[in-house]
Amino acid sequence: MASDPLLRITGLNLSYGSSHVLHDVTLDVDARPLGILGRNGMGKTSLCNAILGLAPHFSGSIRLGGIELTGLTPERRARLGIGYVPQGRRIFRSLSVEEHLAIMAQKDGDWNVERVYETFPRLKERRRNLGDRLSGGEQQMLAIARALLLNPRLLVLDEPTEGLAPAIVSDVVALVRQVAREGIAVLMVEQNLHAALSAVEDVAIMVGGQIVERMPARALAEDTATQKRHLALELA
Ligand SMILES: Nc1ncnc2c1ncn2[C@@H]1O[C@H](COP(=O)(O)OP(=O)(O)OP(=O)(O)O)[C@@H](O)[C@H]1O
Repeated sequence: MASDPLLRITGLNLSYGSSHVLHDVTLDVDARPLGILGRNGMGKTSLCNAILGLAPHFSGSIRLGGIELTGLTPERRARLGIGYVPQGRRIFRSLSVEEHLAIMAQKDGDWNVERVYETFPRLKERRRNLGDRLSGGEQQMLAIARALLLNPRLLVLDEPTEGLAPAIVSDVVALVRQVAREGIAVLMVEQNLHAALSAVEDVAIMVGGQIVERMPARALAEDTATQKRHLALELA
């Protein structure tokens, strides 16, 4: 019998009070990095929140490596192997780079502070700088590094290229690809179509809280009709 994918979401429904936001979402994430695309307000962050345990869902199942996550706290889910890079980065203004990293550093695993500094030399140079003294790109690298220090099995990134200069967007894309090559499953929410198509292998499109299409990133790159219909944007 084929084994379960690392992340399996089945029949997920989520609401905020009387507002029903996710409708029967079913999605697998495994070795092929997956991008979630969609216009504003379509439910992408809500999907991340459901996976992370930051929003209660009222029906459906989310399993990681066969373990049901429903009812588990965000901390427990993190310990089971979900790393999270939140939208807006959420760096602490008054903590230094090294303090951010020290909070997350684990005793074991491939990712430790030394490796973070090798991978992100800029963070090493800026290690004594406080969060609010970092550029947007440096904050994003720190947010990703912080998540990697958990040595996750699954990395969830919510719009990691938002507001970044094109050169830094390329760095983020390269890093996501590297992470995926190392065997960490990737679920990346994006509004930047170019970045998503460069970073991931498969894409799922969300409209009105539902997954309406799933296809290889390469296929979407050539499918301008789908881009226009669901994303209202085109490749330049
Ligand atoms: N805490 C909340 N309480 C009530 N409604 C919410 C809450 N968070 C999100 N929503 C609503 O749920 C819907 C989906 O929002 P969500 O943030 O998940 O979409 P999104 O695709 O991530 O959009 P964006 O790209 O703007 O972040 C929207 O209509 C939004 O207004």
